[in-house]
Amino acid sequence: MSLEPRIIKESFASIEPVADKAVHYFYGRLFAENPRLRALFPPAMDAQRDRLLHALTEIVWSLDSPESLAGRLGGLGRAHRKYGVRREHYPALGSALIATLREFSDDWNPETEAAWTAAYRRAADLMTAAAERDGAHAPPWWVAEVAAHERRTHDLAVLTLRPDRPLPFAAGQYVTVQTARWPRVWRPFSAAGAPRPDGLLRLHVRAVPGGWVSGALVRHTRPGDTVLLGPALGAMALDPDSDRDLLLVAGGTGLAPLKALAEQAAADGADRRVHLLVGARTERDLYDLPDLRLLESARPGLRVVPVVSDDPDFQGVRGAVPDVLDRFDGWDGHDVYVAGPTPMVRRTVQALQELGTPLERVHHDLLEAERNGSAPAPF
Ligand SMILES: NC(=O)C1=CN([C@@H]2O[C@H](COP(=O)(O)OP(=O)(O)OC[C@H]3O[C@@H](n4cnc5c(N)ncnc54)[C@H](O)[C@@H]3O)[C@@H](O)[C@H]2O)C=CC1
Repeated sequence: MSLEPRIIKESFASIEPVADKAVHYFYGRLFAENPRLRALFPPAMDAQRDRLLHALTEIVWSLDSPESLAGRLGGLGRAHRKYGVRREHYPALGSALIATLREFSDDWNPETEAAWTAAYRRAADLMTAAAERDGAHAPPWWVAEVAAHERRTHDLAVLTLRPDRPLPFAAGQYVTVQTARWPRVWRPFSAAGAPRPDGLLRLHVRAVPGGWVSGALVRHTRPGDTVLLGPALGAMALDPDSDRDLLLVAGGTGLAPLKALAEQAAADGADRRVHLLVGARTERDLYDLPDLRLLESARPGLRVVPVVSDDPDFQGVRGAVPDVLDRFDGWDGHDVYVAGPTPMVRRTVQALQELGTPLERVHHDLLEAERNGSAPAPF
């Protein structure tokens, strides 16, 4: 049966106003009918519910573009290996999903049910196929030893991790992390550097208020501890066909993937000029500046520009990053990458558009980051 994006989108839209209730119902039903599946999920389900909704929304809205849908579902399938999700779990998830939609959607009828059943089957097939392909050459997760733990500010640490076997990734991608303190809770962190011959991986972690994993990583982790890492995900990589100059715009720990891209551009050896704007609230929040200055001195094409928003005494560029972009020569000939807090990314993209940068040259992870709060999670 062919997919029916219109029917699916209409019925999904009718659920949006009661989405919270629907997601509670879904998990209630799933666990009542399949108590053993509860063990795959974290003890507290709040973040999980949001992620299910984001994932479903994203899938439904990309039904018209089969290629990006297949890529997204393939990524989700791979990411679900670390939760212990297997092919035989999918029918139970599908039946709870259809029952939920039947319960909450307006005008549910046999045609709607058939459209959703076909779409779910297709999605499950794509996810399991990707997971099984991945299983032929990669583990579901990696054990990594904390090789170094540097507290850079009161709430921020840079962790250096040594995976037990090579963990392939591209500069700009993120991995998910689980700590011993919070079993089955995974959170995403971008690799803060290009891949290295020694296989070490760096993460920039800010302990966000109420953040279980980030708090554990910043405050309760020491060298010698181990964490689990999921496979690398994300599509914010350098365009292999471009040799345009680069503008990298970072806010806070959004610096991590952009530092990776700056290193990658240098390693690629192309003669590209790279501007890295490093947004922070205060001078003290420029937590990686010494490392960035070292990188800058080793790479003649790289210029690092700190931009501080909340400190009137700062001696360099002052302001919110999106507001200072017009103080430089034009960016229209550049490939642009942006990472940081969601409002900062949105405003930066808008400011660049107003300055004439074509949108297709502006890359960011916003949808992915919002879905994940972030990592892909079991349904
Ligand atoms: N791949 C990615 O896209 C990554 C994204 N992140 C995200 O980056 C964020 C970093 O957070 P923090 O380090 O706490 O950043 P922060 O709150 O310290 O802010 C950093 C910078 O963003 C600017 N900013 C904040 N809100 C703004 C707004 N509404 N408009 C314009 N500029 C604004 C600040 O002025 C400052 O320059 C997190 O939300 C994290 O999830 C982190 C790593 C990777």
